[in-house]
Amino acid sequence: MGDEDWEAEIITPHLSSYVPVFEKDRYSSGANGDTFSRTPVPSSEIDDGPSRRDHFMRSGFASGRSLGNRDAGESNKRESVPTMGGFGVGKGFGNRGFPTDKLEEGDSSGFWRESNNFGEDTPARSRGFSRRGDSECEQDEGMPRTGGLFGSRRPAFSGPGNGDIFQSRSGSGRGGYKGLNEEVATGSGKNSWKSGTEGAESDDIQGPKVTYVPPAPPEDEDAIFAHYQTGINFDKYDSILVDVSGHDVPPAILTFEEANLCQTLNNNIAKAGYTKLTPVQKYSIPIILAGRDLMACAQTGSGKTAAFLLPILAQMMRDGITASRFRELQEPECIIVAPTRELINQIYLEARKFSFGTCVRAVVIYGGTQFGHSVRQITQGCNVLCATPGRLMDVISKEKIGLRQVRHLVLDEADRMLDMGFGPEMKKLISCPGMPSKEQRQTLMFSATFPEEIQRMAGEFLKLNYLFVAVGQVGGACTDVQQTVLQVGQYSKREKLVETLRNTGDERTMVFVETKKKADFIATFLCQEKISTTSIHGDREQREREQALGDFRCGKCPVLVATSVAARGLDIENVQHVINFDLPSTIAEYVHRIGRTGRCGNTGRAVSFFDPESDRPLAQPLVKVLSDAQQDVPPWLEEIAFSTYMPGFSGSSRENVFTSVDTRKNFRGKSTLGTAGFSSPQVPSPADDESWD
Ligand SMILES: Nc1ncnc2c1ncn2[C@@H]1O[C@H](COP(=O)(O)OP(=O)(O)OP(=O)(O)O)[C@@H](O)[C@H]1O
Repeated sequence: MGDEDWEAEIITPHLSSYVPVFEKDRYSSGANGDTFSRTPVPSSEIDDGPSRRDHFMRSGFASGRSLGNRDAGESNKRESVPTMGGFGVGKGFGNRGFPTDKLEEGDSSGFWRESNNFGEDTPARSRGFSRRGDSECEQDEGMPRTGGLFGSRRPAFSGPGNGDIFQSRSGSGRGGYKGLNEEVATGSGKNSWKSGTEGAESDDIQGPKVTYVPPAPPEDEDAIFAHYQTGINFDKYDSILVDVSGHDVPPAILTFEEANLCQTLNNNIAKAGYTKLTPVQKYSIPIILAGRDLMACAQTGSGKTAAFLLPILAQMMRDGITASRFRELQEPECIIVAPTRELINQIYLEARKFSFGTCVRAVVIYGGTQFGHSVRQITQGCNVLCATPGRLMDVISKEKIGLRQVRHLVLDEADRMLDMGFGPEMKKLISCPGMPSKEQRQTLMFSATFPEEIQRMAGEFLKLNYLFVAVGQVGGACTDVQQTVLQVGQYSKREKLVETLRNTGDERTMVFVETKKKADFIATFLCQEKISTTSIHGDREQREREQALGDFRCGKCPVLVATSVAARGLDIENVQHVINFDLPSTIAEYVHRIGRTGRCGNTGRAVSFFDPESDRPLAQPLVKVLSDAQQDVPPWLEEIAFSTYMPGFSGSSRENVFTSVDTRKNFRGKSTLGTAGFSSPQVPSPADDESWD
């Protein structure tokens, strides 16, 4: 997409939009930009297709929205205007750059709020850059789709029977295309820092424009603060060992009050139902408030998002913010990146929740949505930018986002963000013109897994004196998930799947498979078996993905078949069960996948089909994950594990995901060890920092 093109998008609606009838009706034709979504609906969209498409029946997203008219200083306890749809342009952007107190009163969300409930960007999954096959792994945003110059979508479904459930509705590859220009910083921009390769891609290839505009997020306060209950094991968090390494570690806090956050933040924390800190929060909040860089590793579902959002927001409120509405170039104080669209949107919703009633305005942008829509969100004011990497680089290259004011840079799922898929993009980000050096910004990395080599790479992004917080064992599985591994050959898997699902009844279940094609195939197969199922993977249009996730969340489709695109970060209430129909190729991915259940003190179950033909290399790390989490290890698995020669496996895993904790200790010496309930002793490690940069 050329420089001008997105601007044209803003002014002129695209005619190729595939907004379905139910969505179209939600969008008014009001003056404030509503025309963007008033696009004709192709008959293929109006036709709801064969009856067995029920598994992605449209659930409809929250339609209420705020017009966002705000006077300076008005809080974002907005009047919700229950008109249907419309992409209103918020007026009355709050004053920016208030001193501390004012910020609490200001107009953070006085702007029209964008976004939907879910989103994604995903490069080659765990298999790395080079294994980006159509059927092998998830698609990298910004990488050309297989199947043609324009990445035309193959019919997503090619399964048995009348499998038109998933049949491509685009013919021309319209929505499935994750355009090169759409997803990565392309060479069409003006900046010389971009790579030649990107430029070449962008200059020559113009794909169909992505016209999808995600629905606005809920405006209703109850919906913003909706949350699920912590589980029976929440208090057990206190007994988890926490290891903090680095110099001058700020003492952990035991309560939210000790964090000394401002009243508005405290109110929002209470409204979110948080009464007690999780271990990663106890340690990370004071570290971040002290301005330190941090790499934090804590088990899935243990509250890492709030662990970085709350102290960042507190600092922004304390230090003041500068973004001003309708400036073409917005300069956010905080940038958060995550690997998938759905995850970044979830983080955005959390940021929006915790910044409710403040002057801080969070914005989310991600691939698979109309670029002009992203730009419109940004230009209405942007203090916290939540973005997937490709879209982020694109708005930077188009000079819609400036980096000079960045004080906080967060890499969520940091090991994923630094691996071969996204690492190059992240390196580009930190070397973009204007990006403050690591000395001038605070860089925070969070994940449940941190392979050793990734930790080493991370040094490039972090100040020498960064701290490392490890809650439990780095790379360990959540102990609230009961793990079962069954030996199932590939030809018996479907039968076993149906049997397992029939036994679980209506429990919300995520079924992970290794390829996009198989996700469609299995979803269709389950529908034929009268098990209400939907699917999510990188070949589905963004609208379909959001719909699928919405249907799963609300229980309309209690089974979600997914590729690893849904493995990380997604926090969905009531997922009681994860099934690894196919095991992933890395143990880190396994840990993340099963972490979609058993969250926040709740219990869950994970069943994995181990096919000795293909999963043998995973046996050793799997045995370690199981035993570390005090799970039964089947004797046959142990036998396979110990009869399999694994070069480089030294009691950890082939990807060294179970590093002792902070890999700097391999060079330096000791760290501190405490439990989550207590502040660890302030023993600085005798570090040789130089070896780390
Ligand atoms: N202190 C708390 N009290 C109650 N609920 C909390 C608390 N902290 C987080 N939660 C809730 O716990 C759930 C999991 O949190 P979150 O998604 O941040 O986990 P995570 O550690 O980032 O998981 P993952 O590794 O899968 O990304 C969310 O619903 C969140 O709102």
